[in-house]
Amino acid sequence: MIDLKGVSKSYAKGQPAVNNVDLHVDKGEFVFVVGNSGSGKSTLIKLLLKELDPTSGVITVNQQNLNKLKRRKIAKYRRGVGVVFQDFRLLKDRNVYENVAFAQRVIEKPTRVIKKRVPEVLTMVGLAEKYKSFPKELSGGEQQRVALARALVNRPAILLADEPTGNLDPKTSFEIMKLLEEINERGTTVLVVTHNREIVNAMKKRVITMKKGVIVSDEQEGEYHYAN
Ligand SMILES: Nc1ncnc2c1ncn2[C@@H]1O[C@H](COP(=O)(O)OP(=O)(O)OP(=O)(O)O)[C@@H](O)[C@H]1O
Repeated sequence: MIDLKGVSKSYAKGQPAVNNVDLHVDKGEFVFVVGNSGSGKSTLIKLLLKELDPTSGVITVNQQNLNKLKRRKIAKYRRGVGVVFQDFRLLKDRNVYENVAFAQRVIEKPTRVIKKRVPEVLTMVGLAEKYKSFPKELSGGEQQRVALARALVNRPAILLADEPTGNLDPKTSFEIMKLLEEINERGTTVLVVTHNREIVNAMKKRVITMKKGVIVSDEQEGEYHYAN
């Protein structure tokens, strides 16, 4: 599902942000990526979204070698990967329904499909009743649920989450992580970058620890290690 072989990314001279990383994530896995600030986690996510190209190495996602992906196919590729960020990134002038529907409109799904699928996915994230609300009328946790619904509406095989609970209180953070777990149990491969030690230790998932661009540990049912 996700495969990195000898992947490095340097922004400038000096230490690469990602340094000769080998990583394999199977279909259906749930993986946390942890590590100190500056250890290369966001760079890894950007490489997986082909927002950046590696300086060397091969990245394969969904059987596609990203190095070989043609420029005109990049947008289509990204639509097959769900993504959520710390800051939600919702359209402020659109309501919940429209924020989620938008992801289907850009790929020209017929209205009848959108009318069925959007309420379905809003129900999945527990927001069916708030479909008319605007982002500013929602709590942080609710906004992240909308972002998740938008990421999932086109049924991606993979969901990438970069600090999805970074702006949320502990209780809401747990709820969002439980939702990510549910999404994973329905078959989506989930990769979560986080600093949330409590959650990582509670959830007993695979934990990959990065330090200075290198994977320093990779454990099933792992814990949050401080890799100083
Ligand atoms: N656009 C850029 N130009 C130059 N250097 C960059 C750029 N983006 C990141 N870096 C550097 O690459 C390294 C890894 O950064 P990255 O953002 O991937 O770390 P991170 O683990 O996601 O950190 P955080 O937990 O703070 O988000 C850091 O040394 C950072 O300064």
